[in-house]
Amino acid sequence: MQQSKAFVLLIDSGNSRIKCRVLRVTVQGLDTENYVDEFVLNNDQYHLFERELKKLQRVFGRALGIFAISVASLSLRTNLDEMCIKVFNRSIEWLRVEKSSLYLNNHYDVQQLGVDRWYGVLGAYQHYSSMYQQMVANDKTAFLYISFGTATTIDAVVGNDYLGGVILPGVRLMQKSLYHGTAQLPDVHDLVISKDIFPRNTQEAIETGIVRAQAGAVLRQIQTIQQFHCLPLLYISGGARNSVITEIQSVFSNQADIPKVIELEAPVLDGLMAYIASRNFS
Ligand SMILES: Nc1ncnc2c1ncn2[C@@H]1O[C@H](COP(=O)(O)OP(=O)(O)OP(=O)(O)O)[C@@H](O)[C@H]1O
Ligand SMILES: CC(C)(CO)[C@@H](O)C(=O)NCCC(=O)O
Repeated sequence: MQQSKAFVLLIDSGNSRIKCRVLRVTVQGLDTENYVDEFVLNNDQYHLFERELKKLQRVFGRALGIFAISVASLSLRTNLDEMCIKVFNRSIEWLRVEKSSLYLNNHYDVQQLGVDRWYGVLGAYQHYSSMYQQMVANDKTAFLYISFGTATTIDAVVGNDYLGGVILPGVRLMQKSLYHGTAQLPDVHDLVISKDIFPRNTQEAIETGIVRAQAGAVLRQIQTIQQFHCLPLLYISGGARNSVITEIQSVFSNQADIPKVIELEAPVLDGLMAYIASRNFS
């Protein structure tokens, strides 16, 4: 008898975009080794979600579970839920921040922490744990999970403890706030670091200023972790990461100890995937 096709859908409903990942469910259970599809929609295109769901139904069969996190509006959440019920007759299970998960202890205020930060940290922690299993695991290992998204967040993990972190405006928010809050500054869209240490035109002054503000916040957190623990690994995600990574690395270029940078495309979905897999889904 042919096995009916089934899948699990993971959703990261962010400040600006909805990111989705599809995992196949086989007779062996949830296949987290090879996810079979990923797609992204801007929040203002959420109505296209229903079409995507119908496509998934045609290709992958039944939805056995739909798991999501959201930091977006309640109305967007309701809309996504209604579409899932309409297409699959199944509502979304909205996941929350927990006090501890997958051996990671959360020291932030659980009521306040953004659920995208928690699952992003968990995603980075999965990569970090699998790396340290092959090396010597000890409490003197640390990483920063840095997300250059709509907002920039820099979160610190030492050993198995998520200590907390900082929030600052993302690159685009910084560009827009200068444009809207002044009479003379233009709306800058690029992010190129000036070759001059002291830029001499407006465009470069803004772009370089923003890159250095973002990189400076990361450097400050690196310095603090290094002071109390060790040089952290850097797990970095988000659309604006490239220029900032270059700036961070340039600061360390003359030093013996350089933090290792690992880029993650979708750490929140990685965190969701690890969490769902740990629940022994079948
Ligand atoms: N190609 C690019 N070059 C430079 N900056 C970029 C690029 N693409 C996006 N950005 C910047 O990255 C930020 C958005 O990143 P990203 O698209 O990863 O966030 P997001 O997924 O929409 O965030 P959230 O999860 O908060 O919804 C904005 O500040 C934007 O200006
Ligand atoms: C910081 C953002 C906006 C990043 O997406 C989100 O995680 C959020 O709304 N957080 C709530 C506040 C907090 O994390 O303390």
